[in-house]
Amino acid sequence: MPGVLVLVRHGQSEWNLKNLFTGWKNPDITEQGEQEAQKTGQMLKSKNVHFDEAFTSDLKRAQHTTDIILSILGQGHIPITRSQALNERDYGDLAGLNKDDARKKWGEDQVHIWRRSYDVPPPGGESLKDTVARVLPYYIQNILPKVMQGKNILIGAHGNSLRALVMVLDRLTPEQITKLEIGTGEPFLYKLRNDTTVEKKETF
Ligand SMILES: O=C(O)[C@H](O)COP(=O)(O)O
Repeated sequence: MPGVLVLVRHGQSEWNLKNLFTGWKNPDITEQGEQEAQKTGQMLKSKNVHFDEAFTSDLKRAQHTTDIILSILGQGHIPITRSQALNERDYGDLAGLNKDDARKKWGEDQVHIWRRSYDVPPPGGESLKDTVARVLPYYIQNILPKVMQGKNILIGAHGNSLRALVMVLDRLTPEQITKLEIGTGEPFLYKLRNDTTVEKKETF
């Protein structure tokens, strides 16, 4: 029987707090972000989830969040694999800019298209489609086989690298994915079938 797959977005980062496009930049989480991660850890504890392995990105905010969740669960000893493949969408030239200033400069609609559309990349950066193209092979090659072996897996990652994965797991269309927002520290718990499709998704 497949194990459970839990996806968690990192807690609030210093740049989320400052309302800056972040992408591959590497700020840590704030005190509020730590609390969000602790709360997620408590929720998973109440569900009695015992992880066998965790995966996270190359970026501090996702790694720190993953460490906090595992320590709340008393599972800090499990193997954690870090990969750039799970990094946030590369925001290119927008990284470091204030999101409201960007709206003033390029207009609400254009900024929304860069942030939420499926296939329009921000200048010099990755579209969600590009992000799917790196997240999905990594998931299929490195994570899915473990879930299929019955291992319970935690993925601590980012708003858009997780939107990429959720799009595939939930079979969302490019139109539907534009509406999906994932909050900081927000977890999703998936139970998969033997054919790798989703049997059940729990949100908290
Ligand atoms: O990289 C960022 O700026 C955020 O983590 C996610 O940004 P978004 O809400 O614009 O997708």
